Amino acid sequence: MNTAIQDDAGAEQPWSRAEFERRLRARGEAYHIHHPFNVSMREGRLSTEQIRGWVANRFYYQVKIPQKDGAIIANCPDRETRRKWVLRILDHDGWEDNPGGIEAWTRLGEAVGIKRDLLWSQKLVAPGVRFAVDAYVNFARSAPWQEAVCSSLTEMFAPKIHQDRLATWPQHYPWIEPTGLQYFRSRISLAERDVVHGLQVTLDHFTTRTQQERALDILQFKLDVLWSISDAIALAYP
Ligand SMILES: O=C(O)c1cc(C(=O)O)c2c(n1)C(=O)C(=O)c1cc(C(=O)O)[nH]c1-2
Repeated sequence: MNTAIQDDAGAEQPWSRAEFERRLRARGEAYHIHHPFNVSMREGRLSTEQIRGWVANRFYYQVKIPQKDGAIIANCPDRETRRKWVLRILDHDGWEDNPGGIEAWTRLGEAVGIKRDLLWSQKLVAPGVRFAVDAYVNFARSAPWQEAVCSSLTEMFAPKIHQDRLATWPQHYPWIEPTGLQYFRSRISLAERDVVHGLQVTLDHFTTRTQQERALDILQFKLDVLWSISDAIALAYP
């Protein structure tokens, strides 16, 4: 006999807000922080070529994030949400004399020895990276905006990966100019701010058990996007 608590229609009861959030956070076990390529990076086992390959390929993710966030805004009729979400575009594109995250990533590129023109040409982007990042942007274009918001929640796990890089790169990769690491420093508080808002939308919107399970599937899709990016980079830079 099925002993799970069910409502009158036979559907299982929703998880409480706290339990739903706990289940979302538990998905961190599939975050790309655990990918073998990232473990090698953290432990100082990557070559100069591999670090350069990673920076050049991850650039494609950086440049596509504002388009992804623009797609969410385009699909969102709620002004209050748009007022907050638009900050994410400014974080990456910059505004007035703030050069923004894409420029900070370009400086990271220069710090590891990739010239600006080569980075921006995207010649070094592997097909699998392009495919995975484009899948994320296409999801944001075609899904209901609350689902696209939910897919950004891998950022719950991002502050730790940025902190790891700040803590381990200077020791393992002393040839990298330390000012190039500013992107990682800047993202910690921005990711924390993003997650407060993204979680609020997700916990408010996905309220039935079926919807909550859908949210977990969406988060898994995004975890798979990030994992696939690492797979493709690892394959291109053995
Ligand atoms: O370096 C990383 O491992 C990492 C991961 C993620 C993520 O978890 O999606 C983001 C970022 N960085 C990042 O810098 C960033 O701006 C960002 C935006 C988003 C998003 O989904 O909207 N994820 C991430």
